[in-house]
This record gives sequence, C-alpha cells and structure tokens, in this order.
Amino acid sequence: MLRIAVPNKGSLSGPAADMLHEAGYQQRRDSKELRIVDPGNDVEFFYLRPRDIAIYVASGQLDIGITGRDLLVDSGADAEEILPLGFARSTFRYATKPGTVTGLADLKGTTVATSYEGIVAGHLAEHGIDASVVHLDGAVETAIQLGVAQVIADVVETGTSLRNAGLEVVGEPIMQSEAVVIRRTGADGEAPKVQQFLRRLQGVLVARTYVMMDYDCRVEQLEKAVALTPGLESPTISPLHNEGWVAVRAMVPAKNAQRIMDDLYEIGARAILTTAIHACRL
Ligand SMILES: Nc1ncnc2c1ncn2[C@@H]1O[C@H](COP(=O)(O)OP(=O)(O)OP(=O)(O)O)[C@@H](O)[C@H]1O
Ligand SMILES: O=P(O)(O)OC[C@H]1O[C@H](OP(=O)(O)OP(=O)(O)O)[C@H](O)[C@@H]1O
Ligand SMILES: [Mg+2]
Repeated sequence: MLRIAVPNKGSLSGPAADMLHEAGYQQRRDSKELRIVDPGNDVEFFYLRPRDIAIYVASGQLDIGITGRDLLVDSGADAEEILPLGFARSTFRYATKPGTVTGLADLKGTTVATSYEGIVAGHLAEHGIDASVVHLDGAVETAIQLGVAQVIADVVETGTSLRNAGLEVVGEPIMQSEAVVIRRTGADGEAPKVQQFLRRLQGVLVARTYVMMDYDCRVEQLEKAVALTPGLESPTISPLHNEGWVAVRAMVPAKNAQRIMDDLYEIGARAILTTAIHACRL
C-alpha cells in the first residue's frame, strides 16, 4: 500500500485535500482524523504537520508527501522534490522598517527573526553575512516592533502582512515556493504505485490549466489555425460533410482561450467551442 503524508493544517492543507479528491482519492471527512485508508486505491494517507512531512518522508516510513518547497529546504531533511503542484505559491524574503537596511550586506550584525531558521541560516552563510537568527513560531512581522529583531525573514504572498506591520522587503527573494510532492532522496521513482499517483496529480494539473477547443475551418486556413492551436502533441483533424472544411480539436491553455478564439475567428474559423477537461492522463 502506498503511504502518503498530507498537510493537516495551514495554507497547504485545504488545497492539497482538494487536489487529492479531484485525483479520485478518498479524503478525511473530519479534520481531527490523523490517518485514513483508501482501500479502492490501495493508499494510506497520514495527516501530519506540514513542517514535519519532509522528516517523515526522509525517514523512509512514508513513500511520498505533499509539503511546501520552503518547508522542505528549511527542514534539511534527506528528501527531494518530484512534482510541483502550483498552489500555496509564495516567496521567502527579508523585510525591515523602511530606511534601516537597504541591501543584503547591511544585515551584518543584525538579529533576524524567522520561523524558517534553516533557510535563513543557510542563506546568510552562503553570502558570508554574520548575523544572529532568532526562531519564532509565527506572526514574525511583529518581532521588529517589539524589539526582538531588526529584520525578519518570512513567507510573502500578497505583501499585506508586511504592509500592515509597516515593513518593506529587503533584497531579492531568497526563494520561490509552492506545494510540491516529495520523496526520500534517491528513492525508487519508478515504483508503479508512485508513478500512478504522480500521473493522477499531473492529470489534475492539466485539467486545471487546459481546456478542449473545437472548431471548424476551411482547409486553406488549416495551417494557420493549427499554428494557433498546436495542442499538446498534435491537433485532431476530422473531415466535415461540407467539402473544403475540416473540424479541429486541440487542448489549449485556459488562460489564452479567449484570445485564441478571437484569432481563430479572424482567420475564418467558425463554431469555435471550448469545454472543460475534468480529468486527464497525458
Ligand atoms: N499567505 C500565504 N500564501 C501562500 N502560501 C503560504 C502563505 N502562508 C504560508 N504559505 C505556504 O504554506 C506553507 C506553510 O505551511 P504552514 O501550514 O506552516 O502555513 P501557514 O498557512 O503559515 O499555517 P500556520 O501559520 O497556521 O501554521 C509554506 O510552504 C508557505 O510558503
Ligand atoms: O503576503 P501575505 O499575503 O500577507 O501572506 C504572508 C503571510 O501569510 C503567512 O502568515 P500566517 O497567516 O500563516 O500566519 P503566521 O505568520 O502565524 O504563520 C506568512 O507567515 C505571512 O505572514
Ligand atoms: Mg503561517
């Protein structure tokens, strides 16, 4: 049975459960449940603290896990990313009161408050900056006002939390993060059960980002039309009863669908339809 670690709380937990549900897996009904078995899919899910997931996966007791890239790096655990999942996207950045620190070099001699000590200590060492790091569990934006640190390093998504605390970012982002599937470093990636799990999640990602587009066009315009809708491999072309016309079917990125429909119309395509993809195996 495949054993999978899933975040039980925080920003990762809801979207991870939604994605697993879309991929056809049973998920817990009660947020207090710590483990469920999905016998139909031969999978066991363990609901763990997001921060602990890389440690469990590295220990070899669980085959794979869903966590944040930043949490994986921070843990220092012997685990590796195998599939990015596109949700819980964030950057990890230094921030401070405006005008106090202008660049990375000014961090020398300061105290940096963070919940991600591993990332920060690693980043400071990499840049040869001698600064102290104080570990806080959360709400680190307040640490400056309360005099615990001069600088913070934290997750930034919209920037609202920083703005509300009167802080501004310093330097370039330390890293870009999103939810990822991880496994123990060097673990057997070819294991059929792992491969099937990854294919299902990839199917959800494709279904979320692509739509199916169908249209009719004149044979003379086909090359231009196909250039607009090349599909993932190649579009399907079917003859129409009306001579000189063909029907075309191709997957297109959902975010470009309206523009592509306009462009197809311009070159004479008609009956242009888009439909949602509910599931997919590439
Ligand atoms: N506001 C946010 N937007 C996007 N991703 C976020 C946000 N806050 C945290 N994350 C991401 O979620 C993961 C952190 O998981 P965690 O459960 O600790 O998040 P959290 O939402 O801060 O939860 P909590 O603070 O309740 O512990 C990290 O990968 C982080 O990048
Ligand atoms: O840029 P924003 O959109 O404001 O998002 C970033 C904030 O979200 C998270 O906080 P969370 O609410 O999880 O609280 P925490 O600091 O206690 O973890 C993170 O730690 C930042 O504080
Ligand atoms: Mg948080």
